[in-house]
Amino acid sequence: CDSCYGPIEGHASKHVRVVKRMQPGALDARYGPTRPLQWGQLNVLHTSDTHGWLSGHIKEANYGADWGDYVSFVSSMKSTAESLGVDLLLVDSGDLHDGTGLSDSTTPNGEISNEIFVKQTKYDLLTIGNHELYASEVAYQTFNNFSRAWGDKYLTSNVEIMNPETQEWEHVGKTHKYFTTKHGLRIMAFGVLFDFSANTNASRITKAADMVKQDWFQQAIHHPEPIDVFLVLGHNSARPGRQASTMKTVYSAIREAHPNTPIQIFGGHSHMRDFVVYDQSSTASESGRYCESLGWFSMSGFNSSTSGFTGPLNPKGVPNPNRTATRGERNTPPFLYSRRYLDWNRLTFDYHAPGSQFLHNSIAHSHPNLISSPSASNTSFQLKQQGAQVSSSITSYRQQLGLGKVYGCVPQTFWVTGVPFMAPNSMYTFLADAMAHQIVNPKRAKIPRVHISNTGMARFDLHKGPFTMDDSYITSPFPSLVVYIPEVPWEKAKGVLERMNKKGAGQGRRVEYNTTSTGAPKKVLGKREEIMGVPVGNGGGRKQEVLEVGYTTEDDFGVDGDDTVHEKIAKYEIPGYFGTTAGFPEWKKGGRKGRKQEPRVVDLVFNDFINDDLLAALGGNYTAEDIKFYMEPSNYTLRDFLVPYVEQNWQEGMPRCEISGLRPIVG
Ligand SMILES: O=c1ccn([C@@H]2O[C@H](COP(=O)(O)O)[C@@H](O)[C@H]2O)c(=O)[nH]1
Repeated sequence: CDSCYGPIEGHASKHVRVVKRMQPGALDARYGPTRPLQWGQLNVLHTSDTHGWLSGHIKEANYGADWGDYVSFVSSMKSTAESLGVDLLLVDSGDLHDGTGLSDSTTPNGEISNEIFVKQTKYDLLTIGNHELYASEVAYQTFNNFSRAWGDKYLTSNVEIMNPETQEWEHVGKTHKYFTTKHGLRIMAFGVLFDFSANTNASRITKAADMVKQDWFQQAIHHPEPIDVFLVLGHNSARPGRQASTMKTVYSAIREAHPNTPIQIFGGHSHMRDFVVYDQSSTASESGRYCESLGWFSMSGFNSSTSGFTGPLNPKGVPNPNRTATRGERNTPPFLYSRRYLDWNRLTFDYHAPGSQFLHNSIAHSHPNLISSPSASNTSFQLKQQGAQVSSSITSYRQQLGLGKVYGCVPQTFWVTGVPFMAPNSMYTFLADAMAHQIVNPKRAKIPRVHISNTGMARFDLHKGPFTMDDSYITSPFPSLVVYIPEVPWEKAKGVLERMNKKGAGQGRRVEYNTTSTGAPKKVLGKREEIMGVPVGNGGGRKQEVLEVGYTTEDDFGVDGDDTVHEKIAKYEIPGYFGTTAGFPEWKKGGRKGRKQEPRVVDLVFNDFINDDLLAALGGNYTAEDIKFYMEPSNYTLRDFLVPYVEQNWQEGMPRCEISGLRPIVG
């Protein structure tokens, strides 16, 4: 099969085996959690920044579960909540696009991944991310389809879109939602995006500081019916001061009107695991990225005289939240909290929701109707079946989209931040080389080039193993056009990269063009290799001797938030931009051997997401009019150079590339 990636005899993967659920070829985690979750009165499972990773991480054992495995887990957890007599809410903080082939190889992107996201997943509240707003077609898809599918659960308190039918600005979703949970908690919820400014001008974002003054917000916080807890979702960092977070602004506006009411914040955007104490009855969670992490939050302390909660103070037979959100204050409120960051794999899901996952079973994933377990109850069977159908549909979509097609073998893992910037195995060393080789217009090949790109164009590490169509999107998902300014004097061009990095990366902007335009772009809308990896079974309280690298989180509650214990992964700073020179004459005529010749002029080649930052650093009299399409055809994007590079340079080991499956200790 040349269009699939997985456990098929004769196929490139070394791991020839048959699994049910997860995606074919995906690996099982070697070890998992050892402590049950603490259940309170209000419990929340939280996702954020999924960016299309619904197939799971096929090359990484620790994050190998797919959306189907997750669906079964959530169903099982909802049943547990029901039997404990408490509430479990499922919330998402946005950014569903730009990260994998499943989300980005369709037109518009998200066409299939959104459908999978919506279909079986019982979210209670969701909000919008900046990646839903870079391109107008994605913004309209979010407005017309995603938002409508979720109805009043989709909260976009400060994000509007121009409704083409009414020619009026309209919120993409709802501004807020007041509701009562199954067990009587009266909740007022908001969804607030950070002050994002690189959005398509078919949309508009109200700064949080202005939003909190708007009538609807003031009316919502002064709602006539009782409010037991405020939930503030946001694609917006949980921690004040990080990544332009405006959560504190929203929190302060609510606190002013409600000095003691719990305010629970579920943030996103910074791609981190984090937990922040705002005050004695307000905390904020952030739950990572890319379907690597699933956040767990719980609290208790609601009683019948101060809230509408009808269930038990502490659910029985399970651990309960036991930490106060205090910094030594007296007269603390009655609220107790817990938080946990779960690794996204079936071992985790089955540990916390026993029987929800198919583990170590040998019936083909593609025949979910054959799946049964003699010991499984009917309910357990049904919930497994539900997820199995989702997993199967992901598998068939992947086949339709050709995402498993293998183009070559990645010889070693290339890291975005896992090794020093521009080290031999840095993602940017590889990308600079691939750009220099592939991004050449034959008609201008004799003119030396300077390639510059934003480091943010690369979204994820490129793991050793088969290089598939999916990996091409995972590495470079953005459809930014390759553009250039011809024949820039070398004296002007040579300092541009350094100046851009000194200034730091701006928010960038997706440029939208008339599809027929040629020449100057015209805007249409304004603007570890395996470490002795011995399988250790299901966690079960056993001390894990050999740790794999992964998340080691320190937050306001300390260092015990990670559900599965890991060795710390290296993380290095990277600048906003990287680049390389290409096509420079090797030797100066008549000069000393080994001395590079400085050209008189160069073609300055970059991508149109960074037009503004590049022009600013170039200075002089250059304007947008000087920017032309570099490649032919002119619609050549950053998605187009990797596959040919791999086909030409990475054929060693084909067709049986090896997968390491674990993150090596690096650095
Ligand atoms: O068209 C695009 C859009 C975005 N980027 C890069 O992505 C980051 C933002 O991603 P988050 O997940 O929201 O952090 C942005 O800063 C750009 O570096 C891009 O390159 N092209």
